[in-house]
Amino acid sequence: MTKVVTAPRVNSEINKLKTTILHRPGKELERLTPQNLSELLFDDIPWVRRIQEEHDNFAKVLQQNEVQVLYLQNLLEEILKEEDVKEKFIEELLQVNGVTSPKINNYLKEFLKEKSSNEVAEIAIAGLALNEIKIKKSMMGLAEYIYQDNYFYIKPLPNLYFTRDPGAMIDGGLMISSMKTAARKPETLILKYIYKYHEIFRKNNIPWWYDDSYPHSIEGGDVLVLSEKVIAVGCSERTTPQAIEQLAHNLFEKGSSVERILVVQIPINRSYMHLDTVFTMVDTNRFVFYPGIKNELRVFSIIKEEKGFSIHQEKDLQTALKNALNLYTIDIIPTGGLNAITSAREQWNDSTNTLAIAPGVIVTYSRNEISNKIMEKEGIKVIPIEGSELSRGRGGPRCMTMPLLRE
Ligand SMILES: NC(=O)NCCC[C@H](N)C(=O)O
Repeated sequence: MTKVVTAPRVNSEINKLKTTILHRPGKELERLTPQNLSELLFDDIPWVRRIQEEHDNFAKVLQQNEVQVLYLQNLLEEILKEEDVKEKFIEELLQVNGVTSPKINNYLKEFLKEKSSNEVAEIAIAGLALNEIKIKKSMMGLAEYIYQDNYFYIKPLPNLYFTRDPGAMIDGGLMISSMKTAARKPETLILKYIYKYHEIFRKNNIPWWYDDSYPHSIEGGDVLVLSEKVIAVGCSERTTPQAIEQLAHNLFEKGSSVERILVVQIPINRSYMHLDTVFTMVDTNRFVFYPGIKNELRVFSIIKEEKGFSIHQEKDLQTALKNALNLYTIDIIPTGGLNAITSAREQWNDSTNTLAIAPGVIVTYSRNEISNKIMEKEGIKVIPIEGSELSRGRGGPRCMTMPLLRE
């Protein structure tokens, strides 16, 4: 079983990244068609071999910088080696995918039980279509007739390489997201099982701060761990105010180190579905920000009180950050500069979605040349990676990592 030397804990957005979970994009991307693209939250069909090369290079860059890279699929395979875990997982996998016809449900249960743990993990991620199984005519329901070969009993998870979103380590505990979209809901099942059965979490008695049984959606891309005591949470296309309040309640009541949540309300828009697509932290007092939304922001603080918490509106993001983090000065660097067209174009390709691997050291896509230059001019060390295919899923280096440990 994969091991980590130190128990998972994240109290910073920028301190030296030690361990992260990635997912190498695979067969699930071969399921994308022009017809299902938008339902599966893609804007184009990536070239699979090239996206894998780009992702492998991303992983290599992290490893060269002494980051331990764990692959989500390996962790899943490891826990599914236990027969009873595999059986429970299969049962829930069919449930979350809405396989309700008893005949098909029984057939698929047997079909999957015969498969090895690695095969079940692969199917859970890549999906399972009607033309990959052999069912008798008598088992066919209306859906089989209507959808034919396009019918996925298990839905493919092409967004899984954005491991940031199904969960987030906050302090020493895990937030399991309640995903907004049907396309991404099954992703949390995988994380939930790893959380429940993998030694990395089980042996370390890791508490959870949220899980997908809560009805209100929240996604990891909206959560930024700014310091031990302060996190920022985007109120966005994907994350609801009700979920943020519930998270606040759980963090404050269940013993986390967090005492304040900065709620950053951003416009509801496909190009910036999460806070980390418009705002990331790159150094102790430096942040990058997409200037195109500066007039549409509202910021609130949820502050832990002796009993419960209080909520108040902040003047603006800069003031809120300064006060919350006790900083004299902060620098907000506009990605793409102040030219509205350049910055919108580069934001679309995730110029603002930077991954800090140490204070002042970030990984970004090389294609965002203007934003990268601006950050370099500000003294940030930029490590560029190729992302022509990776960016087609509308996420960048931060979206592609789920940090388990920072110094
Ligand atoms: N944290 C992030 O911003 N993740 C990017 C998610 C992109 C994915 N196609 C989605 O729409 O959910």
